[in-house]
Amino acid sequence: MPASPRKSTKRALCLITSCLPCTSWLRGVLCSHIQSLWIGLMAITVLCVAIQILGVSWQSRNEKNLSDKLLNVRFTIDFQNMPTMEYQIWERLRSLPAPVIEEEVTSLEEGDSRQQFEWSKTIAERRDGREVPVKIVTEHPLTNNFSKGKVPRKEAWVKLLASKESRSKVTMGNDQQLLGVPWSVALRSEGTLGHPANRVYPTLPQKPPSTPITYQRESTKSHTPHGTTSSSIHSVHSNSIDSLAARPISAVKPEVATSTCRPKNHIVFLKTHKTASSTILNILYRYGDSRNLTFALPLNQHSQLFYPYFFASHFVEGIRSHSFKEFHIMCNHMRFRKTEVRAVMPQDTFYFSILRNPVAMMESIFIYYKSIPAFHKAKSLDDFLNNSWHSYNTSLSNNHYARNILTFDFGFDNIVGAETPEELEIRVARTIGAIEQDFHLILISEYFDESMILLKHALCWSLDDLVSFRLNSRSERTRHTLSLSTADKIRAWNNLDWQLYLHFNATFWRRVDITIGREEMRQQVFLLQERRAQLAKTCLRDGGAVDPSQVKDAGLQPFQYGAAIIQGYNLNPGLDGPTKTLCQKLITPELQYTDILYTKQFPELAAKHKLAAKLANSQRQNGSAKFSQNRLREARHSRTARNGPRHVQNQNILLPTAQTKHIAPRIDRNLP
Ligand SMILES: Nc1ncnc2c1ncn2[C@@H]1O[C@H](COP(=O)(O)OS(=O)(=O)O)[C@@H](OP(=O)(O)O)[C@H]1O
Repeated sequence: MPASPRKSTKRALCLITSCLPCTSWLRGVLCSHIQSLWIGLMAITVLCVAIQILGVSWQSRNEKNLSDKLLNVRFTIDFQNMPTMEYQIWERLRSLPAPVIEEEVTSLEEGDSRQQFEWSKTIAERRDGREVPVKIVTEHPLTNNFSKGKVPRKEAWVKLLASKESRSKVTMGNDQQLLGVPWSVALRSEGTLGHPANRVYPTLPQKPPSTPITYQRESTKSHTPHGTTSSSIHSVHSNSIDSLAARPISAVKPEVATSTCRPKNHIVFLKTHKTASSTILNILYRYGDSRNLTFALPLNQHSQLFYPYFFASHFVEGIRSHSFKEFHIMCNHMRFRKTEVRAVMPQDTFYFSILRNPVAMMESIFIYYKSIPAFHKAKSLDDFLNNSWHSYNTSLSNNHYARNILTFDFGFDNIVGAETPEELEIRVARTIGAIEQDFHLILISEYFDESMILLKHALCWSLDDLVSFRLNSRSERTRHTLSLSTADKIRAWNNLDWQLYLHFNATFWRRVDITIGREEMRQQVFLLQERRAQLAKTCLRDGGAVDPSQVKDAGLQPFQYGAAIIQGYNLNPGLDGPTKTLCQKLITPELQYTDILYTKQFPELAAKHKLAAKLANSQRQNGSAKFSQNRLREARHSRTARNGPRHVQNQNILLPTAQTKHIAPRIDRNLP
């Protein structure tokens, strides 16, 4: 039988101790107390294990308490210190799901000359806590629908695109909604554009337009006009997709992180044409004026930064003389060129601009720029779109106003030649990609008030900073009704601009959702409108804009041009000092305000220009008097005398003055 373990241990211990050269008493002690030693050892082991277990559980409880405390501390601070708005943004950002984007481009009827592409995109988005797949299907407006060889390409553009509706369709579950612009809704219900009731700029659309599609199919390597190289078309595409979600989030991060944001004072506003840009200019002027910020104003007291030439840093007054340490705001008309603008403005400058629906825009442009070669002979906009566009000559000066003016203002080529629809898609995608890279925010004229709220948040300004009266608006008498088919033709003619508009209309609403949310937007728009109504009551004698013939103060007369009647305002009598100053600034037209700021920034130069203008004026008067006398003398002998004074009058209109605006030939002669 084998010995028990305790006995064998005892034997082993006795054996070990007997081997040691130690004393017999140790041996005796160990051998006689081996049992109690064994029990003691066991007890110590159990005790150690118990202590260890206790220690571990104590530690984990402590950690839990600590993390709970930390969490509580964070949220306590958030709740206490974060203003409601920022907190809501913070909450929104925290609850944002990462968008899942699947793209799918299916070519239908490939190989056929009537190629069509179904562009579809599925975005899984969280709506009211649920994942709802949103399928966007756009019939691509640049679809090639030419019958082979039958229609000349240029003509086909208008025919094809006029017959197509470049609107996106969004499917949300079972709901189908026609997207696009508010105009399209107005067009559908009323059939015309001209009536004011159709010109509704809804305070908030029921559902925002979704992402328009500007996707690529293959890779090419090329350079954008801004000098950025796009190694593949896909990179342009992904850039624009990324920016839908990522960019606005990154834009609001600093505000969220600090819980209080710092107002931005370094600003570039690309002033596009006929987009409500004069109203925004007035906002920027008042903001900078009241804080003594410096403006990058046009050289030699011009009203524009030598538009339509590409912007160059030396177009700015004071840049060569180093009169200022830095410029804060640049906002006059220019043709954008990133590198040159960056050479003038500080690195942390905020870039933004505004777009308008090309349909409404062209109706406005046609009236305002009626004298440009493209429109000169056209009896109406319809006449131009049906007939005169055949003879549209891109090389004649000022004709750029007639087509894709937004694309032109952003610094890109506005001419559409014999490109295939695929080539045009690439162009549009590159343009969008470059704009998204260069600009932090693109506003939409049709949603002017919402735009102001987005701007307020982006710049961290107050509501009062963004209040304005509508400037540079036409009298109803010079607005024209457009038919549905005319609107379609305009979209087709301005196809590049139309694509920009679709894209940035969608990103605008996505940004609203990400940063502010619809409800908050509704509330803030309401406050803005309320404030504007209060100010109108205080400041305006007639409650609103009046025709220029009714404007009493000659200094507040808006600049008149083309066939448009541009309205102005009268101030209420008896306003006290500061109120009068504020009211006056709110209604000061662009040219006058630019002069005021120029005089403030460059008093000596302004005095010199004034003197020079006076001299030129008197010389001109003398000259024209002499000229008239000579003509009169000639008239006595000739039947052509009638043409004399008229000719002189026309010349006067075209002569360069500080008050001139929008016309290139006058600028040509003054190019620095
Ligand atoms: N607040 C607001 N909301 C909506 N629309 C507005 C606003 N302010 C100006 N406008 C309209 O913008 C048109 C003038 O645009 P611009 O000032 O950019 O013109 S310009 O290029 O500087 O000449 C001009 O459009 P039309 O009237 O159709 O010509 C203005 O009525």
